[in-house]
Amino acid sequence: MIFILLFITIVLLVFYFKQKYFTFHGPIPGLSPHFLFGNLLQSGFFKGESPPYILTTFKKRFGDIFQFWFGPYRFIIVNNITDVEHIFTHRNIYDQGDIFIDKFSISYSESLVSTKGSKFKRHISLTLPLFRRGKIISNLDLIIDCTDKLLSKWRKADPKLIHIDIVDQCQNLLLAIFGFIGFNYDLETLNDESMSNDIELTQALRDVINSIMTVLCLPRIIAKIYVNLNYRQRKARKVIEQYIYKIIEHEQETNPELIVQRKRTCLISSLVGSLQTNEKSEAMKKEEQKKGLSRSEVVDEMVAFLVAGFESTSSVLSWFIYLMSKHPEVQQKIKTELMNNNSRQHLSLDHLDSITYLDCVINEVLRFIPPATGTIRTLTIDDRLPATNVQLFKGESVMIPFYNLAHDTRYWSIDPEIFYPERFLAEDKNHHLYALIPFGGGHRQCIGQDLARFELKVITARLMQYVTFSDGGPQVNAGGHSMRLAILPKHIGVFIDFD
Ligand code: HEM
Repeated sequence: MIFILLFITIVLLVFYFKQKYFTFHGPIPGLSPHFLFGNLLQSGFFKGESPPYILTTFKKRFGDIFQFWFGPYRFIIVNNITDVEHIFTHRNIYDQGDIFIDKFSISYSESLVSTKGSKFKRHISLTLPLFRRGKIISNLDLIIDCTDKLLSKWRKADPKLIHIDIVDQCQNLLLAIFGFIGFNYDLETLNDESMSNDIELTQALRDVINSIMTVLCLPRIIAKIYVNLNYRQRKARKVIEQYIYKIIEHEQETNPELIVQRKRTCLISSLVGSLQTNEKSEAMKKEEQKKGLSRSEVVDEMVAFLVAGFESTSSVLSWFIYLMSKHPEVQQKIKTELMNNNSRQHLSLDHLDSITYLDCVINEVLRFIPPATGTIRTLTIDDRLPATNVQLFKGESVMIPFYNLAHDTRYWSIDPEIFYPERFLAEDKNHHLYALIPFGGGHRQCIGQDLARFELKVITARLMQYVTFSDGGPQVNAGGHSMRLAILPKHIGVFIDFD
């Protein structure tokens, strides 16, 4: 009897969830979703197709607007640039995607990515001002020193070696830099003189990041069980938190007057300086009246910044190295511009500002393969999109696919499938603002974009002063997409020759 009741309950539940979450309803085109898997099986996601490829294929099939079920989550994918502009410029209608709140809150519920409204304002006011260009350019020498450490490792390696661990090397470099800039702390990810990349913190962060993709595809309850029971995840979180506690301790040992001084220039001073003195009484207040951050908010914010601070930027740097190995003519042009007058001059801010071709190359890398697949906004009220005239409803989520916009022939004069940095000096100089949005748009756009652009320019300029990357052969240097939080080159193998 119990079994029959259980069976009926399960059937009813499946029926209910199928009707509610996995039933196709028009008029927006798309593929009817499978139970639990949505469109992931049909799109080849489980066979390793990358999201940019999948969304391009769907766009070719269904046009400017279509539905896509990312597992149990339904998104309306918006490819028309006028609609995209409308979404990013109407923050009162299109707020942070619910999936970010829902999913990131499983592990790190108190970071700004998973907040909205007044709570978001409280968090962002403590972090955003620290990442404006004016605040970060003082880190020029620090970034050069870290890059020189990597160069010195490469110098010691056998010149005939094909470097197949470029992604790991770039991650260690960007983590070290972010440790100093964001936390005033040496994370020691570059200190190992050997070529080994077996660094505890980098590995733990990779494990956490890998789980984010899994968590995004699973229903919340299953995702929660996965995160809490998975041994590797628990171990990774423990390692990261140990680092975070050491960083906080290190900051608290600093002279309090210095912390006050640095509050307006350094992330860790701003976060630690904002720690609430009486958490219990702050917790009782209404959100609008709260001041500062609780200890768990500071910890979650630090983990989120640690991840955001290295993952995407190191992905762009890896793509840069891969693309340089495939385009020696571009590499030569950067070197010619860089070496004008004096071949090994110290990189100054003025010198960096004067090398504009490198800006075009960085923009082209960001366009050719934007590290993030896209971003998501959830409607707070019903709305109609201006170009496609599609009616959207409160609670629905739209996704803006960065790759599709950056590769849409309607928005680029020179063939967008070609890697061609010169486009930004010629016909595509005045491209539509929303055709190239690797950092997102509107009120939730990336707060680290000035830092990322600055880091990328300094690092690539320094590398180009000393080394040439060349193709390690079709097998090891085959490219392809490896999907984590950012899109990374799957097969990268390059020779590194000192000039
Ligand atoms: C090339 C490097 C980077 C890329 C391509 C990138 C891309 C993005 C994108 C697409 C978003 C979502 C924006 C939106 O929804 O409109 C985002 C958000 C964010 N990024 Fe970055 N990012 C990069 C580097 C960084 C760095 C270095 C930091 C650290 C300071 C950072 C911190 C953040 C934070 C905190 C958010 C969440 C903002 C919010 O929720 O309002 N990012 N990033």
